[in-house]
Amino acid sequence: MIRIGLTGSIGMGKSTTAKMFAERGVPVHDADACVHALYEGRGVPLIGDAFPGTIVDGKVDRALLSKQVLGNPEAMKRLEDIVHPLVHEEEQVFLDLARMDGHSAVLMDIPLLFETGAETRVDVVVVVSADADIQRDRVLARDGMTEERFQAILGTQVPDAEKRDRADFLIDTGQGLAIAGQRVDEILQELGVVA
Ligand SMILES: CC(C)(COP(=O)(O)OP(=O)(O)OC[C@H]1O[C@@H](n2cnc3c(N)ncnc32)[C@H](O)[C@@H]1O)[C@@H](O)C(=O)NCCC(=O)NCCS
Ligand SMILES: Nc1ncnc2c1ncn2[C@@H]1O[C@H](COP(=O)(O)OP(=O)(O)OP(=O)(O)O)[C@@H](O)[C@H]1O
Repeated sequence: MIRIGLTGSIGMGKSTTAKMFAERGVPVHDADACVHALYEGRGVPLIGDAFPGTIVDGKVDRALLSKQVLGNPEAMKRLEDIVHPLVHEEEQVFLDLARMDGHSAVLMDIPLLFETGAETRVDVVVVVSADADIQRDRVLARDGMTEERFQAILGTQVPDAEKRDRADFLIDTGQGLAIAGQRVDEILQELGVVA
């Protein structure tokens, strides 16, 4: 079973592209959604102990947690040391189920794939990308997004050019949905995936 890793910088089209793989029968695991679920479930006591004051109504309050970790590498490292092993466990359960179901490939949507060293957990890496001005327009169109916040997030991510260099396959999401969909078909064909 081929583990396809999907990544790309903010607003480059990861979620949209992951849906295209899912529509073609490839099971998808979403690392971001996994963290959201952990913050409402089994991650709560662990985060609450390590970062007091971040639990509200029995869930991790992401804004309060952000205040303690963003811009504080030591705290972020402590958080990652709690969260990443839990994400890896969830991934293993997902992979085991997909194998049992006889799938020839799965897609793992991992926004911080390069940043967190997740390359070792996948067999090939697909990077979604578009021109910087398209990315900027998409992100700034979102509620609550400002130029400053966009720049701050970009500053924490491996630059798009480096991601493109490190990709096994590239999907240009700047030319519309149909072209990106064709590229997904090509990649699956090249990998010999029968979904
Ligand atoms: C810091 C948290 C609480 C911020 O949550 P929030 O909902 O406010 O924002 P969001 O998750 O969209 O993150 C905003 C940006 O912060 C940066 N960021 C988030 N996690 C990390 C990290 N581990 N390392 C570096 N940058 C990070 C990214 O650039 C991201 O785009 C959250 O991102 C978190 O819990 N991160 C640690 C867990 C983790 O590593 N998740 C990533 C995949 S497993
Ligand atoms: N192939 C495409 N053609 C046209 N528009 C696209 C394409 N892919 C994505 N988009 C648009 O770009 C925007 C961002 O896409 P999406 O939410 O999938 O990005 P993302 O990488 O998951 O974002 P984030 O990193 O913030 O979670 C959306 O408005 C989406 O409709």
